[in-house]
Amino acid sequence: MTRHAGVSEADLRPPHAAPGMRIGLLGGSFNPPHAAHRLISLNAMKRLGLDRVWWMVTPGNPLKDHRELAPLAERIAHARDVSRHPKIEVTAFEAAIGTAYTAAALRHLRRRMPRVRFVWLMGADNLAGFHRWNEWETIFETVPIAVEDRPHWRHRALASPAAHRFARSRVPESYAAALPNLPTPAWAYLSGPLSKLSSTALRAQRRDR
Ligand SMILES: Nc1ncnc2c1ncn2[C@@H]1O[C@H](COP(=O)(O)OP(=O)(O)OP(=O)(O)O)[C@@H](O)[C@H]1O
Ligand SMILES: O=C(O)c1ccc[n+]([C@@H]2O[C@H](COP(=O)([O-])O)[C@@H](O)[C@H]2O)c1
Repeated sequence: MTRHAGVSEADLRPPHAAPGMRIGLLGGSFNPPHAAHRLISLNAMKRLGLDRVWWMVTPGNPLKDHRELAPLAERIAHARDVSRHPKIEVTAFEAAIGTAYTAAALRHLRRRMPRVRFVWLMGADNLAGFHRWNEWETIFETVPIAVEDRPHWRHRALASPAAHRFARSRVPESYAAALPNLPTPAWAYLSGPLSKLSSTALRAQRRDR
């Protein structure tokens, strides 16, 4: 029995990955998941030459209010419905390691799977506020990062403290395919395809119904 009702033991373990695989990690609240999550995953898969993308459904973003957060089991099931792709795997292993911090999750994966090439994926809104994340500089030093464009966020993301701090480690997007193999820190900003979808807007629509 876990603290998260209805979440299976399998969902609380990272998926299998063979040594040498290139795996994109899309952490998210997925509250609810939507087609832009799938779109940016497929874009990263293509541009970075990834073997898989794991959707890491967080037990709760440490910087967000959790009052409207749907139960973990519900977000996992919904993420599976929306992802619909043989190379996208949904996991909630963070709930089992006792912290919702990304730096801790990445350490856990690196320890368990030292020969897998992980890349952290996130939308431009998250780069804009990245300097507020726990151990954010360590995250840059731990895995390469691909930032996906998001409507209205490009400027704020590229002018952010994190983008400035790691300006010299930015790789032109034409080299994105090399990103999973590069020594850290290394990051790229991937432009397009753009989607205006957001979980906040979907929750608001649901309330208005
Ligand atoms: N439309 C989008 N374009 C680019 N990236 C996105 C988009 N929607 C979500 N993402 C990225 O996907 C990851 C998971 O996002 P999340 O589950 O928080 O969805 P969200 O729509 O951003 O939610 P919310 O509106 O509640 O903040 C984050 O890195 C986020 O930046
Ligand atoms: O580690 C942190 O301090 C931290 C702060 C904010 C967000 N995160 C993670 O970033 C991912 C994206 O969160 P979200 O809510 O924007 O989907 C998700 O995996 C969060 O747990 C992590």
